[in-house]
This record gives sequence, C-alpha cells and structure tokens, in this order.
Amino acid sequence: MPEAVIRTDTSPPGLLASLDPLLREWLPRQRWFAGKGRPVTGFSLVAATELLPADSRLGLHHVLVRAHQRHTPAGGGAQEPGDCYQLLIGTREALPPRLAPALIGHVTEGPAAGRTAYDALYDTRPAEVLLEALRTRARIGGLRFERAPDDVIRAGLVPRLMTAEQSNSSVVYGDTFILKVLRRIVPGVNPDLELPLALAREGCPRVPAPAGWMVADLAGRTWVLGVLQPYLQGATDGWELALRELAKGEDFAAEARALGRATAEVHTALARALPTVTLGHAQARQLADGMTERLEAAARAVPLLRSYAPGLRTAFTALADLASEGRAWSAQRVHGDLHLGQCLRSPDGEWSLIDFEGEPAKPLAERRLPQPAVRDVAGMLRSFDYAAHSADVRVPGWAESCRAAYCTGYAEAGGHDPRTDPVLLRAYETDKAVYEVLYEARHRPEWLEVPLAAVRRLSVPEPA
Ligand SMILES: Nc1ncnc2c1ncn2[C@@H]1O[C@H](COP(=O)(O)OP(=O)(O)O)[C@@H](O)[C@H]1O
Ligand SMILES: O=P(O)(O)O[C@H]1O[C@H](CO)[C@@H](O[C@H]2O[C@H](CO)[C@@H](O)[C@H](O)[C@H]2O)[C@H](O)[C@H]1O
Repeated sequence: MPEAVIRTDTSPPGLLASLDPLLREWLPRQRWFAGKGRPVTGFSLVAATELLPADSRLGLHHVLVRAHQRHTPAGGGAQEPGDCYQLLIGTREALPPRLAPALIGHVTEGPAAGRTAYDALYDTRPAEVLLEALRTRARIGGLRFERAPDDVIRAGLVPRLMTAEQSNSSVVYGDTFILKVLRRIVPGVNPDLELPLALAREGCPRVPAPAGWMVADLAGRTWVLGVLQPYLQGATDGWELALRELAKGEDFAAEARALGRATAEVHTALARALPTVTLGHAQARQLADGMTERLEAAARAVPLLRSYAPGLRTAFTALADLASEGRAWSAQRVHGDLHLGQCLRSPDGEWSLIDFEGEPAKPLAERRLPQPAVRDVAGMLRSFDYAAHSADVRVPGWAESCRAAYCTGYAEAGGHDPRTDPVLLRAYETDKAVYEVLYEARHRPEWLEVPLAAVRRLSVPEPA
C-alpha cells in the first residue's frame, strides 16, 4: 500500500491531497525527475504558497514536494528520504489546446474539484507573476525574490518556456532574460547562483551575471529556487555547432581552441574569487578512492560496464600511486559538469559558459569542494568525443584535433596545459566516462553506446 500522501495542513485545505494521485503519474514522467527507475511511494509537502487564488480563473500554487521512493530490489527495497521538487501548479476550468503538453490531470476532489491541474510554467500569466515578483523584490510567504542592485528588469516582457531537453525548466522573457527554475532543490548555497555571482564580482564576462534570484527560507535554511540571467540572444550552443560542422565534414579546431581559452579565463577568475587549496597525499588518495567507488557503483548498476572495470580501475590506481609518491595538485572551484551543451557562442563569436550547478545528482557539499581544474577540461574532452560518435557523418581525427586545440587554447589563456599531467587527465576522463554510462543508462539508454565506446578505449592503458 502506498503510505504517505501530501499533507493537507496548508492553505487551501484539501487541494494538495487531491493532487497526490495525479502527481504520482505525472512527476516520474518529467525529464527533470531525478529518481528514474525507482517507484514513487508517496509525497510529503515541504511548503505550499498560493500565488493566485485557487478559486480564480487561474489558480497558481508554488509547491515544494518531497517524492518518496523505494530503492530498486537490488538496493534492498528500503524507503529513501526522497528528493525535493519545485512545482508551479496552475488550475483552470479547462486547458486551452496550447497548454495540452502541460497537463497534470483532472482534479476530482477538494476545493479545486472539477478543475484541471497543469504545469504552470507553460503558461504566460504564471511566468509573468514570477518575473514581476523578481522585479519588485517580492516576499510571498516563505518565498523571497531578489534582484541585483544595478539591474533594471523591465515590466511586461513576454515569457515563453524553453523546449530544450533540460535538467530544470527555463523561461525566456522577451529575449532579454532567462529564468532557470530549479526542479530538484536542496537547502544551502547553490553553485548555480554562487559561482556566476562570484564571477560577476570578478568582472569575468564569460558567464551571464545573475540579474535576480528566487529562494525559499524554510526552517532556518535557504533553498535556491531559480536564477534570472541575461538571455544571450542569437547564441548557439557548442553541441549544436559541433554537430553542424561534423555534418558538413568540417574541422572544429578553431572553435575548440577558443573554448579552451574561455574555460581557462573562467578558471582563472574562479581561482581569484574563491578559495584554492593544495591536495596533498591523503586528499589525492581520497580523490582516487572516490573515483574507484563511483566505478564500482556504476558497474553494479550497469552490467555492460562490468567487464571493463578492471581496466578502468588502473587509471585510478595510477593516480593513487602518484599521490603516494608525494605528488600534490592544486584545487579550486570549477564548473563541475562542463560539456559542449554548456557553452554558448554569441553571434559576435564570443563563448560564454552556463549552468554551474555541477553534477545534479551529487550532494551540494561535494559539488562545492575545490577540485583540480582539469576536471572541467576532461568534461570538454569527453564532449568532443561524444560529438564525434553521435554524428551521422564520421570524420576521422575530428575529436582528436578538437581535443588538442582545446588544450592548446586552455594553455594559451593561462591555464596549465592538461596534457602535461596525463595521469590526472586520464583519471578524470575515465571518471567522467563512467558517470556518463550511468547517466545514459538512467536517462537516455539509446545513447549508452557513446560512453561505452570511450570506456572500451580508456580501459586499455596506452603503452608507456
Ligand atoms: N543566458 C542564456 N542565454 C541564452 N540561452 C541560455 C542561457 N542560459 C541557458 N540557455 C539555454 O538554456 C538551456 C538550458 O540551460 P541550463 O542552464 O543548461 O539548464 P539545465 O541545468 O536545466 O540543463 C541551455 O542549453 C541553453 O540553450
Ligand atoms: O546539461 P546537464 O546539466 O543536464 O548535464 C547532463 O546531461 C547532459 C546531456 O544532456 C550530459 O552530457 C552528455 O551528453 C552530451 C550530449 O548530449 C555531451 O556533450 C556530454 O559530453 C555528455 O557528458 C551530462 O553528462 C549530464 O550531467
């Protein structure tokens, strides 16, 4: 029997309880639902705030809800504490056809009985309510909307929900701003706001500076809910550009080099803005151990990985051996999940980096730890390989030339040439490929072969 249902002790009574069966169906189907593959056993309410009254033509509720899930049988079937999700739930008498993709379901009981519940981010008025709240620095219940002191947010910008495949949901306002509404939320300092703010203070132009942000103050902790940034009009992401060039059989080395430079500039600014540390013997061993543990966990979850695990492990033992020999590495705040899709090229040819959330599945404290900058470099090197293996046209040597050009650009702009530290680079590339295998197995099984091809290559160490 499903146990928990949404509690009904918030206003308006009964509305949220009536949504429980609908959310059970709807939530796991969302692209941004992080707990794929584990059954949802129920929900508990973390907070609910009425933004537009439920009995008006358009009711709007901001809801933070914890989805309880059962481990898969392999994990022992135990109950987990559950991830917390941010929802904007609209209710209307009936949905106009343009909102059909937003349908959550028809409410049969409670104060909204007879109405239709839907994901309100698809709708103009609710999105306007959020921008207006940011513009006016509103406080609504436990929700706090902030605006950067020098930024002017014009009233009346027309919103549209982005349709891109995302881990969160973003609304573009009149091609001027983009609001990323975080879906799986956690309490504490969120790097997706923290790092762009720090980079803006440093005067780094490679990252759109936050113009506003929304947070919830709950039980003495702050939860970052969304970040408003300038919209880079006409920009194309690196993934799309790379695939476009591949389709034409064109080289991408000049762009890869510019991307390397942009990455190094961001790293230099981050190292200036936030603390850096030296990873000594013990910490470097911990780093290698963490990579080994992630490999083992991934191999348990994805059987196809198992036969490659011994070969992959050598990358991590080589790192641990170097650490034992007394080798130390400097560490700093990094992007944490850098790939071509996180790089936007504006029409003037300049590259910007976005999405500093880090790997969303990792705990916040871990994502905020200083790490060797080569971690981001490895992410990008993997991404060139991804592009080369995903394209319909195979261009021999394409990924290799991008990878070399990227490292060259990185070194030119003041970064440490990652090729001079092959053990660390291989360890990070291997760690990333393992992560990708798990990510694809969970989210896009039809892509699994792309990181698996890399796993096959990386599991055979290059001759010394
Ligand atoms: N400042 C921006 N200007 C233009 N487009 C942007 C901007 N920020 C994000 N985007 C677009 O939105 C998409 C999703 O943003 P991202 O921060 O990566 O969200 P998520 O973490 O949900 O994947 C990006 O791939 C990009 O196409
Ligand atoms: O952009 P997100 O923060 O949601 O990152 C996650 O999804 C990415 C895919 O959308 C995933 O990236 C992998 O696929 C990309 C091509 O779609 C490729 O460029 C990357 O190199 C590859 O890692 C990312 O790993 C994941 O965290």
